[in-house]
Parts: sequence; structure tokens; C-alpha cells
Amino acid sequence: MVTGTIGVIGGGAWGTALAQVAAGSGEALLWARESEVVESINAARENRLFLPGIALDPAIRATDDLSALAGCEALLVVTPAQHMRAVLAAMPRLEAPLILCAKGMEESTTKLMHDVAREEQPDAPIAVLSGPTFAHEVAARQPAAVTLAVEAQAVGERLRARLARPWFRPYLSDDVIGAEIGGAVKNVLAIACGVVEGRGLGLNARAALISRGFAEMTRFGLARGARAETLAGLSGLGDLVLTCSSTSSRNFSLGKGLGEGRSAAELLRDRRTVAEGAFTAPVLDRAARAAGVDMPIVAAVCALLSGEGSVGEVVERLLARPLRAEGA
Ligand SMILES: NC(=O)C1=CN([C@@H]2O[C@H](COP(=O)(O)OP(=O)(O)OC[C@H]3O[C@@H](n4cnc5c(N)ncnc54)[C@H](O)[C@@H]3O)[C@@H](O)[C@H]2O)C=CC1
Ligand SMILES: O=C(CO)COP(=O)(O)O
Repeated sequence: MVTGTIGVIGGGAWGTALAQVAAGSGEALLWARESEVVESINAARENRLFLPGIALDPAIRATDDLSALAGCEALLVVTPAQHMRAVLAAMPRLEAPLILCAKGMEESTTKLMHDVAREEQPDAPIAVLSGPTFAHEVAARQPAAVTLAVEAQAVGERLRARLARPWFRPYLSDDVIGAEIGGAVKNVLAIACGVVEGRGLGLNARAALISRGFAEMTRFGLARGARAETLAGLSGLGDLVLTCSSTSSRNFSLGKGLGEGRSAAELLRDRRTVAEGAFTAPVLDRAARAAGVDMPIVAAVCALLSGEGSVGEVVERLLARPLRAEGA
């Protein structure tokens, strides 16, 4: 059983919500880049910048000193995907388990987060925590379930015991690749579903897009070594359904703006919060083409983000694709 302090790297909405989870059975020490986040958590028990209005557990302490987390018994790594490598590289060599929580792929290398973490911290056991979890609901202790994927079962059981709450249920898996691919791909598909909403294309179109998007996720996942059952579980289909259904999703909201005719540049300018799908889309498109995997919805999202076509043209291109068998 992991009984000591859990470190949380990243004081955005999700890092703060996970600190709330970890603080339910011990101390959570959260590192945030922004001094105002550190001050607001320590002085007011609230993250006013990224998770306003939620009272935080007194067992959460915040720090701006990354090295202070080196002695923690396990570390939840919750920076945006593009910043994870730099943050892990800035830490001393770690042996405590790293629980990766970002949903994305590295732009410069097309690598998944566990590959990046292994390169930067080769001695640390790696776990992936992913699933349908809006931060504000988890932080308010509303019921949620996640996939906790770890290759070493004993490590997984220890982490699950430390993180499980009556309202937060981790389901163990050993499919680290599958858990990561689900979370990364669903963000891109959520942008596409937002476009459907913004353009007023209807609920039938959205359901079709979720199903055909899931077929793309499955094709890509299987090509990269994921298991189909993981992709159909909490971290894949579960998170896809959540994120494709609500403006609480930053990715869905971004797509909705695109569907309403606003440009990606305008929508992404001056953002404080992260919409990971905007970074993942071109990387995923590149990786899919390299692997010979057909991902037309992902390609359509890329075209919209890069301004290569209007919403009308991109939708028309998707609908003009040849008709084929459902399983093909
Ligand atoms: N918010 C949510 O409901 C959920 C988010 N996630 C994932 O968690 C990850 C973090 O997202 P959120 O906590 O929502 O972030 P957020 O959008 O609430 O905040 C942005 C975060 O990015 C950090 N950041 C910005 N520039 C940085 C840099 N140069 N180096 C390191 N960090 C930097 C900020 O400090 C802040 O922590 C993402 O991969 C997201 O997909 C996963 C599940 C739920
Ligand atoms: O990953 C999430 C829910 O599981 C959060 O989705 P957004 O990043 O689109 O807000």
C-alpha cells in the first residue's frame, strides 16, 4: 500500500482534481508553475485560476519547487502533453512510480507519453490514468471511473489502493498503449463533434461521427499494439462519449467555434487552458499516414485547424467518400 505523500506535477484543473482524490487518504503535494496557483491553494484552499469555486482538501499543499516532489511515494504527472518531457527532465532521477495523466502525443516525435517518460526517467515504473473525467466533477467528488494501466500488477494494485475512493473507481489494466491512445485520439474526435454541433448538423450526424471515429481509434490503436477491449473501455469509448457530448469539454468547444465559422487562430489565441486535440491532430494524422491507417475524420480536423478548407468543404469531402462495408 502506498501510504506516503503523493506528488502532483501540474496545477491545472486536472492536477488539482487529482490532488483532491489523492488527499482523501494521505497528503498530496502539488507543484504549480504559477505562483498565484500556489498562493491561492495554500492560502484559500482553492485553485482560483484553473478550478475556481471548488473547496480543496486541507491535506493538499502546493509548492513552486519541483525538486520538493522528489521524495514522494508516487507522482501523478499532469502537465499538458507537450510540456511533460521538459518537466520530467528537470527532476532528479526518480524511482517512484509515475502515473501519467496527460492525453496527447508529443508533436516533435509522435511518441506517446509513456515512451517520453521512459526516456527521461528510465528507473521509474510507469502507469497511465485515463478515462471519462471532467476535472470539476471529480474535484467535487461526483462519481467517476478510470482506467489505471500498469505493466507491473503489484505496482498497479498499490496505486489503486491509494487512489480509490467510494466516488473514484480505478479499473486496473496492463495495456498502457491502449489507455494512452484512447485519451489522445478522443480529443481530436471531440473537436469534430463540436464542429457538427456548431454547424447545426444534428444529433444523427454526431452519433455517426462518434461511431466512425471509434472505428478510426480502433484501427490506429490496433496498429500500434493496443488491445481492442481497452479501446472499448473507460479510457477509449467511455471518454469519447463524454467528450463528444458536452461543451464542458475544451476540445468540443473549440470544434463548436470552428463549426460556427471562427478561425482556429482566433479560437486558440491567448488561451490559458489547454485543448490537447489541437496539438494531437497533426501528429496523429502524420503517425496514421506513416502506419498506413485510414483516419479521414482526423484528417478533416487537421484541415480545419490549419485553415486548408472551409467547414462546408471539409464536411462535403467527408460525405463524398466511397460507401463501404461497416467493418472495412
Ligand atoms: N481538465 C480535465 O477535465 C482533464 C484534463 N486532462 C488532461 O490533463 C492534462 C492537463 O490539463 P489541465 O489540468 O486540464 O490543464 P489546464 O488547461 O487546466 O491548465 C493548463 C496547464 O498547463 C500548464 N502549462 C502551461 N505552460 C506550461 C509549461 N511551459 N510547462 C509546464 N506546464 C505548463 C499550466 O501550468 C496549467 O497547469 C491535459 O493533457 C489534459 O488533456 C485529463 C482528464 C481531464
Ligand atoms: O479529458 C477530458 C475528460 O475526460 C477533458 O476533456 P477536454 O480536455 O476536452 O476538456
